[in-house]
Amino acid sequence: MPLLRLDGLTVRFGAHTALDGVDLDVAEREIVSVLGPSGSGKSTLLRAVAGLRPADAGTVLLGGEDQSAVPTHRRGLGLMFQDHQLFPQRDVGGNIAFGLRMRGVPRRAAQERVAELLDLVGLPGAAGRSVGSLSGGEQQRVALARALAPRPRLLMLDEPLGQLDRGLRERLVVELRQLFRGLGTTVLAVTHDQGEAFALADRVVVMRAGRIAQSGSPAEVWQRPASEFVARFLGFRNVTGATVRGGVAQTPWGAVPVPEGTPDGVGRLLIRPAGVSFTGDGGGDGGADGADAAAPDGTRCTVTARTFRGERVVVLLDPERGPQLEASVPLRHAPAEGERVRVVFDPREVVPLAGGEPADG
Ligand SMILES: Nc1ncnc2c1ncn2[C@@H]1O[C@H](COP(=O)(O)OP(=O)(O)OP(=O)(O)O)[C@@H](O)[C@H]1O
Repeated sequence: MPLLRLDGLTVRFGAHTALDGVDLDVAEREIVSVLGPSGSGKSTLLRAVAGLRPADAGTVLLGGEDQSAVPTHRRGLGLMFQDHQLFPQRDVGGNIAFGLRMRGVPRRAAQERVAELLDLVGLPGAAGRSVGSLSGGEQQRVALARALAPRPRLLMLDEPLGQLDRGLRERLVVELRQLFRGLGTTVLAVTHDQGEAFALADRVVVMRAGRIAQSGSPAEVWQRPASEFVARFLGFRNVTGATVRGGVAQTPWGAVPVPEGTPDGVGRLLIRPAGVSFTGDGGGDGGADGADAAAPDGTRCTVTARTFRGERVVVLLDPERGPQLEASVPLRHAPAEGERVRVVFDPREVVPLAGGEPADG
């Protein structure tokens, strides 16, 4: 039995349906990140699970029990929401102990739990400090300790690292994952930041207009976006219409080999940037050397921009036919701006997309 089950969960605001029949299971100890564009219903999902927003239809089950008549504070949840700030007039220990004291935990036991949690979040001995003396990152840790203190069966995070700078977020997200894994905490987290969602989660849920567009492991979703919407939401640009026949797709960029088993027909195709690679000199007449012979349809392009992403470079290309292309290549293989190149496509990085969606860009 899943710890959390949403069954047809629907929430409306007047005529607007913010959550539209969402079905979702979260297993015990699973870490699930919910991603999606602004307004897709992520926060509404958390609020409905927490009981802060009643459902108009459908059910929230926790441990198999319908929660519709259970108030928020009886659901056994840990909430770390942006609008649940720390109490500035209480010290760190007072903040973390708050929920424990509310539940009638004796002072002594609460103090011990506070000390344990401060160790856990990397702030040993900070119980007596005032909240105002903490950095943003330290405050987030205290908020996390407060949410974890009553040993919630489900921890819900809304933009947990939202206010922090990128470097700190990247470090903290790794720590968070290790912490949750170690504790065996079940987590449902909402974040705007893709990197954060993918680094944190066992499973990523992408939302679109109140519905789940795709749910899968980070690797699955990243490597095999299910639809054009998900592909574009993840930032992929090489999406095109294509006609597949016999393992080759005709596209505006020329012939593109597709993965084995791709059915013939007309559809949409994603070429992941790692599947666009360079072959020889785009200015020459081509076809002479071995690489060219293996890829007679290499598309000629001009390099228009390069963006450094650590050890890789994202290269923007202006092909002689078709829309702009994006390639991701190791730093040492990156051509210079203005250089003429020819590109070939790796079928392993080509993803047929579910049809039925308009091309929006
Ligand atoms: N209290 C409310 N009253 C009316 N409409 C609301 C209310 N709360 C949310 N909505 C609407 O419901 C939809 C979903 O909102 P929600 O806050 O869940 O989206 P989100 O995915 O969390 O967005 P963001 O990433 O911007 O926080 C939006 O269109 C929003 O305008």
